[in-house]
Amino acid sequence: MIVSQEASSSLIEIAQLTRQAARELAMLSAAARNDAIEAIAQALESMMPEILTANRADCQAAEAEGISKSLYARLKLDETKLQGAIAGVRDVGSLPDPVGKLEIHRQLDRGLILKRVSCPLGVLGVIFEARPDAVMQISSLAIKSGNGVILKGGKEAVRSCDALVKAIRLGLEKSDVSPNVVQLLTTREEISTLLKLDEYVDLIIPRGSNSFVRFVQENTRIPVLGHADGICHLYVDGAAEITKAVDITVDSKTQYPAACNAIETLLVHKSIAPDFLPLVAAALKSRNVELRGDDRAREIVEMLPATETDWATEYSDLILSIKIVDCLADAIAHINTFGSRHTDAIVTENNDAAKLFIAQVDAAGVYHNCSTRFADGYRYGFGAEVGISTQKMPPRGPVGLEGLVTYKYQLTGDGHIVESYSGKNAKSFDRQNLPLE
Ligand SMILES: NC(=O)C1=CN([C@@H]2O[C@H](COP(=O)(O)OP(=O)(O)OC[C@H]3O[C@@H](n4cnc5c(N)ncnc54)[C@H](OP(=O)(O)O)[C@@H]3O)[C@@H](O)[C@H]2O)C=CC1
Ligand SMILES: N[C@@H](CCC(=O)OP(=O)(O)O)C(=O)O
Repeated sequence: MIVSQEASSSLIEIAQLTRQAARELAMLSAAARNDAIEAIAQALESMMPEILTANRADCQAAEAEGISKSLYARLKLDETKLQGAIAGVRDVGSLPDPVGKLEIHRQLDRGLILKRVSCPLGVLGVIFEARPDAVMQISSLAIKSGNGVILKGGKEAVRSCDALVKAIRLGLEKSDVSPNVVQLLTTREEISTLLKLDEYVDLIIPRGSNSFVRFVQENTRIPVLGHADGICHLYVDGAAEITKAVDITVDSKTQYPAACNAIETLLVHKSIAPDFLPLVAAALKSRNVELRGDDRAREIVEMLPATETDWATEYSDLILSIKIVDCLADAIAHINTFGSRHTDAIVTENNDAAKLFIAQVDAAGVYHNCSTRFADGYRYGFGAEVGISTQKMPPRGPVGLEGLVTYKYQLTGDGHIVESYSGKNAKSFDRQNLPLE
């Protein structure tokens, strides 16, 4: 993607402003950061009419473009959702301060004290899908953790993101935090330039498809925290309690079909299939879910045929593929082959089977007898989330404040040198742990 020199220069200026503002933010007290978050909440409340108008325009444009119902539900920011998101901003403000946490405090020797203290990363670049409520979650988490953030949302939400960031910056103007800590980009061309700004940006968080995350990883030297596909599974074991299994299946598929933590494939043990499948199929069809099954599933319930492609597809919609398996091992093998290491669940009353599933399924979230829709920073008690990391290296799963800070080792001596601890007359370390508060 070609970006004009002028556009590139202005983006570098934006990144420079953000870095400077982030450095100032990192020096502020927790109280000042919390006050800024409250100021943001108040500004969002005062600008609700403008935000709702902008979102209606986005929704109308998206409908004209033929957006699917489930992606429309994710794009829509009505008054209830907006009020909930503003409450979520305040929730972040009330979380414990992630900055300046004393994680190691050790006397290596008399007068030689080691500390490990948490500190902000610096400037975050977060590219996310057409989900306007993410703007408020990510911005509040960034400020709470002392970071600047350069945002870019999905094109369908461009008006909503613009109105939200305007409100956030208006709120910051009434605080000790510079409005420059929150910036908004709107085009893919700008992203291509942003990926080159490793001098100013400390972490890129792409929330999107595997191909998009890979595109980012291949086009930047900036560390990347990938929040990719959600090909999530629910396995109904032969020892499952059927009513529980039906309820969990319906919630995991239909509570928020566009969410990356909604299930895309249902695996069913052959022993329970004749009793379970008719019940769950009726429940799903009554909620307009299109079912696609393998041959054995289709012998029990009438549905469309599933193909090999279906096992690797994230529908992000009211579509569910169904496969019957002979045993737990086959279910685990299927998940570890076709899954995206996001969130996978088992329904069973056999605790040994559950333990084996939890131990052997390689995913950020491995659940027993509950809906995959619980994979969420707010629901985990993190206040909010920057997204759901599907990489193996931590932070993995829903990423809250702990994923947005790093740390420094601080060593204070009084003329100590290593030579004293070397050779035949070496002094010994005492390495006594000291209180962490
Ligand atoms: N793990 C998580 O937390 C999340 C995972 N996802 C996953 O992302 C997938 C797709 O979601 P979807 O809504 O389609 O989001 P997309 O992957 O289409 O887009 C996400 C963001 O990335 C941008 N983008 C995509 N491709 C490029 C590119 N080549 N260059 C620059 N920017 C790009 C989009 O910009 P533009 O709007 O211009 O296309 C958008 O801002 C799903 O699998 C979903 O599960 C989604 C959200 C969160
Ligand atoms: N944690 C979120 C899902 C993560 C997310 O943002 O996914 P998506 O709806 O694909 O943008 C939720 O449970 O709504």
